[in-house]
Amino acid sequence: MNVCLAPCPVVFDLDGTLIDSAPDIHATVNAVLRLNHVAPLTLDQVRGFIGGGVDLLWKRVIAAAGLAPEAHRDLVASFMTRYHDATALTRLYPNVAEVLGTLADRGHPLGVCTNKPLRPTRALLEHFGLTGLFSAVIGGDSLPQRKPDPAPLRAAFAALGADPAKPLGLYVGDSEFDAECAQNTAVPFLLFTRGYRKSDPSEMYHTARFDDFAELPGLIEDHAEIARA
Ligand SMILES: O=C(O)COP(=O)(O)O
Ligand SMILES: [Mg+2]
Repeated sequence: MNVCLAPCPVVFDLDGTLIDSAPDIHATVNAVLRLNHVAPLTLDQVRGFIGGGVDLLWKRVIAAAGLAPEAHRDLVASFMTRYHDATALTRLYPNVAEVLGTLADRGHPLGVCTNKPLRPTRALLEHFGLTGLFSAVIGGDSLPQRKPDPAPLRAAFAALGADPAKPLGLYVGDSEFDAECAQNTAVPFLLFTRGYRKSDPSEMYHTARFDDFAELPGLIEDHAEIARA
């Protein structure tokens, strides 16, 4: 096993990785649809639309609900007024809080790089008492680019003090957007398989995969050297 001498930065995706937020996103989408006298979508449908941020979510909702594409801007605006309060149905995945504490205690600089907008991201981190653990939080509206573009992930590592001329650290995520972003950024990717991916893991770029956060500290130790090499 490789020993992580200088603890490497570790950046996490949020939706479908640290938190199961699909029930809140689903409820918030349906609240907006209800206001517009449109029939609700199922949880499975909405879960399948998560990963690319709010604009893409609503493009997919509009297509599934048979709404006019011109309604996009107003629907997104209506959704955003409710989104930052959408915490009641969201849960941390098992062992997430304990493992983040372990990694922080070991000295890993920790960050979040999500396509979720910054305001609901910060509300959820606060809701779960995680705000103080993360020294860098990049949301879907922090930069003009979103994942899978490498810019947000590069920005997260830069905010953690990573030297852009050297290997940056490790990225942990659940979706095709994350895998492609990690590949575009040339960082090792640890794939959480219980999130919102649609592809078979064998078809996704990843360095290692796990289905329980209890496995993560060991995986990070195993891969620390390639994150630093
Ligand atoms: O809000 C989304 O669509 C995706 O968010 P994520 O990047 O944290 O998975
Ligand atoms: Mg995700």
